[in-house]
Amino acid sequence: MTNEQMTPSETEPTDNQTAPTPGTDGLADTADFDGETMTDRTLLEARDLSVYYGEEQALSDVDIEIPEKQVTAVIGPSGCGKSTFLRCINRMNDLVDSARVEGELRFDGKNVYDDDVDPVALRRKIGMVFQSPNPFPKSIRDNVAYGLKVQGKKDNVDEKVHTALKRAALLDEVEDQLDSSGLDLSGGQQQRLCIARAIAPDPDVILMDEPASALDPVATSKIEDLIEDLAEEYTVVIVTHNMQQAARISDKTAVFLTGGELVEFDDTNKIFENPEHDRVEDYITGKFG
Ligand SMILES: Nc1ncnc2c1ncn2[C@@H]1O[C@H](COP(=O)(O)OP(=O)(O)OP(=O)(O)O)[C@@H](O)[C@H]1O
Repeated sequence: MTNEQMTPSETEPTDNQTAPTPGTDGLADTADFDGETMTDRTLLEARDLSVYYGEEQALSDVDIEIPEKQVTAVIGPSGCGKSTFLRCINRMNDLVDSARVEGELRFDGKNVYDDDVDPVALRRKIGMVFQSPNPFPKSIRDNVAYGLKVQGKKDNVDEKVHTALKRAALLDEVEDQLDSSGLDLSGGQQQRLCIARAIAPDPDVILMDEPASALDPVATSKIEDLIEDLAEEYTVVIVTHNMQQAARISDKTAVFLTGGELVEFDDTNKIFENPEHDRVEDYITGKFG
């Protein structure tokens, strides 16, 4: 994650009843929508989203509506644009000089590419967990407290660290060693520490880019259980190469194929049992990819 500092921009509230109420960072305050039940309310929406790296097109006119508080898996062969799509959601592609985005990516109805959206504030609402566990060379406590510190949140830090570790199913294993280095943990524990770090600032969305691909089967299984639990509170979008994993843990599945085209998006059961497109069936049954 970037260490860029916040640069809040000014936004006038809109009088449109259906539009989100922007805060000073141009983003909605989604607290209004908090609730524990699974809904089909769209939280993330792409409209004609295309991404280019220089001359090369990595995503092609993607339209998708991702529901809140569910797990959406993004699958497809290597190079089809899965990570590019994920990185569009919290504007991580801004950090790639050659990347150019066209179309819209709406978070709670607001296009995150609007001029008044502060990408640093956006990334606090839309956290990210990467393929390889990447804890900072700091204590377990400081790793989890990192996002809070960057935000200048100094109240109840210990309580928030405990809560995040608990939500990440790591507290029981590290409660007595919060001052030891995050790097001393096992790979699976490090990844759960990174999830705790992403959760601590209380985001609405957690993006995961192959979060278990570097882990052994036992650690993978713990991460999968955790992801399903997280969807009770957060909207989770996960890129995975592992189709069994997508089938096990996701509610919805998006299948991207070569050329950055989103070919099919539906309930996970439908995608794996009765896909609409032959190309999706061929991919799922291992005929290519
Ligand atoms: N920083 C970059 N600069 C230039 N081209 C890039 C960059 N990142 C990705 N690409 C290109 O964009 C296309 C999509 O890449 P992306 O990493 O999004 O695919 P992917 O489906 O996630 O692949 P994989 O499954 O192998 O991780 C590929 O052709 C890739 O080479």
